[in-house]
Amino acid sequence: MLKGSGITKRFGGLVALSDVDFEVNRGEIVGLIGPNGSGKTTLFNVISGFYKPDGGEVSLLGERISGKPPHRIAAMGIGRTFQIVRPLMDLTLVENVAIAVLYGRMGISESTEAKDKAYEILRFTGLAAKAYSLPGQLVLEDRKRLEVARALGSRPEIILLDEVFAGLNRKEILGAIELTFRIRDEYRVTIFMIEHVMKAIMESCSRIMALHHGVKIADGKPEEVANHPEVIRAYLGADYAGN
Ligand SMILES: Nc1ncnc2c1ncn2[C@@H]1O[C@H](COP(=O)(O)OP(=O)(O)OP(=O)(O)O)[C@@H](O)[C@H]1O
Repeated sequence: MLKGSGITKRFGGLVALSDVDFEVNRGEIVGLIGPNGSGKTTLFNVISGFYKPDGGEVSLLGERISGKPPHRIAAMGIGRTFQIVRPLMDLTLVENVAIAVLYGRMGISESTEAKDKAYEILRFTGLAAKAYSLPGQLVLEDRKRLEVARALGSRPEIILLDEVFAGLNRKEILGAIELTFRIRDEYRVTIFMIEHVMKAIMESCSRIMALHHGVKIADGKPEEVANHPEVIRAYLGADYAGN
């Protein structure tokens, strides 16, 4: 459903992505891994329209999306979360999610209806009890869940999750893995996720892609990619470089 071919992105002399091909099929949970600075977030920024690629193109359900502005791409069905969570701090959780619903793809334009829908999404993400709290009152796990709830509010076809497991403890990671499966199975949303927490990637993804210095070095089943010599070398190199 989401396809990229020959994606290249440069920042001055730095090639952040070099001729990257990828595909995410409907119903898949695909992981995107790679050492720090390998180009993962840049790829998400290209997909969601925050960066224009210097080469290649991205399409969603056969329609070209690269070159369109982020709000158009969101309206076509791509939701995303950000590594740095950024809710509207003066609004309650239910209001934060209701805004996503109002500006999203559900065709809801009435605020009471949007709040009802937002409450339902907060219940789905385990935040119903905090619906009337402010984001500043939340612990990290709940801030991450709120970020997911806001992304779901627009009713995307596919959601790009950027390190939603980072900083969580073991028990919270298990809860987040469970939520990932429920997003796919109950909301029928396809998932493409950047993740450093290997347990989360190995347990939830049906397929993993690995980037290194902007080049795709592996794409396949989790065990195959985790044991791929180039992937192991990339991570060891990153360790030696102190990353
Ligand atoms: N807006 C930008 N301007 C200049 N360089 C950038 C910009 N965004 C990213 N880069 C560079 O592009 C390269 C890839 O960065 P990117 O953030 O995509 O890596 P990443 O794999 O997401 O890393 P991390 O795991 O640390 O989040 C890095 O060298 C980074 O410094």
